[in-house]
Amino acid sequence: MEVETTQLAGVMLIKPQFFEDFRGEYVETYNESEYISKGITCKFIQDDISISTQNVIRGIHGDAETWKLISCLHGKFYFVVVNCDTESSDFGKWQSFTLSDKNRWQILVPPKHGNGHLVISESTIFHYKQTTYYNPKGQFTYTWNDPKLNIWWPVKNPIISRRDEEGRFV
Ligand SMILES: Cc1cn([C@H]2C[C@H](O)[C@@H](COP(=O)(O)OP(=O)(O)O[C@H]3O[C@H](C)C(=O)[C@H](O)[C@H]3O)O2)c(=O)[nH]c1=O
Repeated sequence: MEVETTQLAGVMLIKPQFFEDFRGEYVETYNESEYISKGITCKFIQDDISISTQNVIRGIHGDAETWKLISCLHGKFYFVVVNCDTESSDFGKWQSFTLSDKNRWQILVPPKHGNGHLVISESTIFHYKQTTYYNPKGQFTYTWNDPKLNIWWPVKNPIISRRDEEGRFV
């Protein structure tokens, strides 16, 4: 597997090795010792999936403590990470990635960063590992089309939750 830095400090792009043969495909999605050897030393304690249909955006969500390791188990989504650390000179800086069940890319998202994804395929299974247990009160929500963040999305009228509709602007 390859681990690459990104334009955002602490955010890593992981490209797992996958194997194809006449039966299909095989990929290790997480292997603690290998990830530690590549500098990803977070202790993951909860795994989650969300399943969404085309044109759904979930996010932008985050909190002050959690590291997340994001994967696409099925389909394809446009994934955005935003620095939401109000004390950072990079506050508001964002980067997008396209994750799919073809490229098998993963993104490591540090605390104080928000993440959101738009479903490109007919449906997608979004998977992540996280280093804390679910604490809804600790989470922040920024609106996907916040004019100050000025994130580019390949959609004009996404399907979003009430929580995301009511998310705050910067
Ligand atoms: C996050 C979470 C949610 N839930 C329950 C609570 C709600 O009844 C339901 C949907 O939750 P929510 O609307 O917050 O789900 P998403 O909009 O997909 O947001 C979540 O998934 C995105 C990708 C994030 O990265 C966020 O951190 C996380 O908030 O699942 C749980 O039971 N456990 C959990 O860990």
